Amino acid sequence: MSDAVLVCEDLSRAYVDGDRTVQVLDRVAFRLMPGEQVAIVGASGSGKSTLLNLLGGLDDPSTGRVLMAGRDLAELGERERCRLRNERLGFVYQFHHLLPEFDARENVAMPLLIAGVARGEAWRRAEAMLERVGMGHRLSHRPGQLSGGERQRVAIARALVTAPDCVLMDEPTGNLDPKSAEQLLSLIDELGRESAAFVVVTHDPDIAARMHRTLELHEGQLREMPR
Ligand SMILES: Nc1ncnc2c1ncn2[C@@H]1O[C@H](COP(=O)(O)OP(=O)(O)OP(=O)(O)O)[C@@H](O)[C@H]1O
Repeated sequence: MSDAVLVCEDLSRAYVDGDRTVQVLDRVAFRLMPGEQVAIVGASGSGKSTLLNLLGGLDDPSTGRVLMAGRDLAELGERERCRLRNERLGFVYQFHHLLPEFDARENVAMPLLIAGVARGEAWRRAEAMLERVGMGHRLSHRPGQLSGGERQRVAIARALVTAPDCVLMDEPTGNLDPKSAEQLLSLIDELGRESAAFVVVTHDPDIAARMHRTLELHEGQLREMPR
């Protein structure tokens, strides 16, 4: 099907460690449709972050391929790949990666400015998204002036502000208190109805249960978990 948001085919990733090769992913196949919400679970070290990085085009597979909006990431140059990521994808990392010298509003506006949105409009949309994640009162704070949970919410706003087709999240509720975690899950539901797809790596069974499907990584293989 050509309308999948993300497809991975026969995806493998091995790390060479001295004279040892560690096969982290072994011919993984996966298809993400618009609006679909998928949890990826698995033991620590099972390869969840590795898979997420491949899906987001941040790393290259040893073999196999990832198609984003029907385009093979490996066949794109770095510029083209960045453009596709900027337009189509939101990424929330385990360590938020906010820019320390910019305040919350500037951090969230950044992907819009990169996409060529005018500054006034970018700020307006950044403020609206920060309001939506409960951070409207911290627009001018820099990351160093925010708590861990607040930084995480700014990172989430930055990932969502471009209204991406697909949002990849690595342990998005790790730093959040229960109320903020619930707010994030409601936001995922809301954006899901606006047809964004989500891939959420999580150790939290409650979050996994809120997604449409759960896939487990085990010994390099991805398998559907029964509900
Ligand atoms: N750059 C690297 N070089 C060598 N080995 C690596 C590298 N990155 C990851 N690995 C190994 O690949 C395996 C999978 O790592 P990954 O971070 O994807 O796991 P994970 O499931 O996300 O773990 P966690 O739940 O602890 O975050 C681990 O055994 C790790 O040590």
